[in-house]
Amino acid sequence: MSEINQQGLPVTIIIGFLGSGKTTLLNQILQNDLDQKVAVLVNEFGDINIDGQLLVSYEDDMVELSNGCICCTINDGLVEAVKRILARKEKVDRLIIETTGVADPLPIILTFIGSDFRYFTRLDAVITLIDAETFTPEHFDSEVAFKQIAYGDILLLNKTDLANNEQLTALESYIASVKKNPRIIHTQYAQVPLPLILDVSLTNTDSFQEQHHHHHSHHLKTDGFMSLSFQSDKPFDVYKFQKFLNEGLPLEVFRAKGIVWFAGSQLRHIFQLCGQRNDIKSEPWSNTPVNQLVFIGRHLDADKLRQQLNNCLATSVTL
Ligand SMILES: Nc1nc2c(ncn2[C@@H]2O[C@H](COP(=O)(O)OP(=O)(O)OP(=O)(O)O)[C@@H](O)[C@H]2O)c(=O)[nH]1
Repeated sequence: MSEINQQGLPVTIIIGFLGSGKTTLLNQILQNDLDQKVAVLVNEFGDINIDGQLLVSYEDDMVELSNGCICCTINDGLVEAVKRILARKEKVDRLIIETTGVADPLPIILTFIGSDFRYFTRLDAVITLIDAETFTPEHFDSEVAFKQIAYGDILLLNKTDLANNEQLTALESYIASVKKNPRIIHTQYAQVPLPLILDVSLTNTDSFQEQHHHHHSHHLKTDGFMSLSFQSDKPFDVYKFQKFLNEGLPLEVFRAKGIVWFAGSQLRHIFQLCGQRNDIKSEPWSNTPVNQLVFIGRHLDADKLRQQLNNCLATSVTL
């Protein structure tokens, strides 16, 4: 084992509800932490890895991807991925895990504390992202959203540009009712000085020892989240897609993201939707154009949504 493994590879877990800014934070870290070799583990709820494609990639960094929800269905996948990272010959300075927006943090934390990983890794901190504009406990009505606050060692109250002072104050009081002495940092686009969140040794591992391995999460069933992935090698008609967003998108969709290809456009469009807000950024394609979208929400009518998306595809007339 390398020197770093004997000391314990520092692990940072990034959690937070759908669309709160986890990938944005990960990109901030990858862009700024240039002297270090960072292993990144991204777990997505949908079948297509969108986040992996949106990460700034550095040749030196290692990105492992997995689908499903690490906290319940593929914990073995998480264990295997961590083992692969620990077994690598090259020096790794830290491991950062980005979980899905619907992940229960506890099983992930226990994976590091309650297994042999505790001899080779050191859980440094659990960072929770909170969307200051849309987060209300009632709105999400989600056990997971509550746990994400409760288990966060550092809470980044993100998107403060979209929230007013009353919202921020109300949110802080709610957080204080869930968690004693919370460590809250206000952020925009998850910009935070890295010394405030990395190598901070904030996770109190002793407090988790009793909960050990027998914890089993039913959160997906409880919370009723589901995802729908859509992929097509035909482009969308931009007007049809816009109409779908304005008039056809079911309210049950909380979050959508993806790579979008519009007929007549030479650009790759990055589509992001959080609650009622959506935006599309454009950049050149680096691979063959394709449409890849993931929709996450509650009680979605998958067949209907898929049909709506198929209806947005450009026909030979509009191509
Ligand atoms: N206005 C505003 N937008 C933000 C901020 N932080 C992130 N965003 C945007 O919010 C959207 C979602 O951000 P992500 O970082 O992808 O969120 P996430 O938590 O990784 O999302 P999931 O993995 O789907 O749960 C993107 O369009 C971001 O650009 C912020 O502080 N202000």
